[in-house]
Amino acid sequence: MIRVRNLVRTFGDFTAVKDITFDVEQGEIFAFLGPNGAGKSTTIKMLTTLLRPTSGTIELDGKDPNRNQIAARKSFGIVFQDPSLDQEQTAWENMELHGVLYHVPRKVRAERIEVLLKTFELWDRKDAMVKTFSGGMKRRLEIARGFLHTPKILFLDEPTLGLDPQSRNQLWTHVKALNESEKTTVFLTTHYMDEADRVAHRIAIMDHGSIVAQGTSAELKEQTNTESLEAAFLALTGSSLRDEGADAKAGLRQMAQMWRR
Ligand SMILES: Nc1ncnc2c1ncn2[C@@H]1O[C@H](COP(=O)(O)OP(=O)(O)OP(=O)(O)O)[C@@H](O)[C@H]1O
Repeated sequence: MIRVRNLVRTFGDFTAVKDITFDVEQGEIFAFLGPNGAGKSTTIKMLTTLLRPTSGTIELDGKDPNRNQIAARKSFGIVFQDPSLDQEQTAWENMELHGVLYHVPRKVRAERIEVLLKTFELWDRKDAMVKTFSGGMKRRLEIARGFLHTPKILFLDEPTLGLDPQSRNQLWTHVKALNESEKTTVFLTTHYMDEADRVAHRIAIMDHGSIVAQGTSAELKEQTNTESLEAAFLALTGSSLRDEGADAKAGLRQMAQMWRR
């Protein structure tokens, strides 16, 4: 479903993504892990037509996102780190607008909005303004919206950042249920190892622009002779604190990680 070969992206004389190659099969949940500045967001941006690769090839459901942007965009949905909901609209209105933008036929649209809002436990708040929602509810609504046009692939860039453990857990339960019922391929990034361990069928670990290992959680543990995915991750990427990309976002992540302990 996703086929990436020798993908490279440079910014000036800095190479953010260094010749990466991987495949994601249809219906798979694939997690992309890596320390701050590893190149995950740059990769996701190239996969989703937002950034042109310097070299290498990408296929999404057989389409090249660079040559055939419109066709490629139809095959995926995306939920980014930065919230993109209209706060002054209701949950239903946010869903409806997305459905219109993606040409989901009116009848299917209403049915699908209902199913998704129910699945993500937002149905009883469908007519409430988004600005009255908690952080967890907003994230659930964004992900429900990402599924609305029945994408073949859903990209989730750190969807659970800053959420409490209950909300994170609940969100993944819903994503997993939809992955199973609709066979949607899910490509996610996260800094929470426990999530990747629980949710992903396969994992790629990126560091300094390269994929340093990929496989199932069990394979990564075996390869590094460790007992947990977190230990495998540290063995593969080193445990020193990174200051690459050390900005407000990175600071927030570190706080989230500390709070998780
Ligand atoms: N537009 C840009 N111009 C110059 N350098 C950039 C640009 N975008 C990203 N980079 C650099 O490329 C590297 C990879 O960044 P990227 O955002 O892909 O990392 P990441 O793995 O997503 O990190 P994080 O976990 O912090 O989001 C970083 O060193 C970053 O500073």
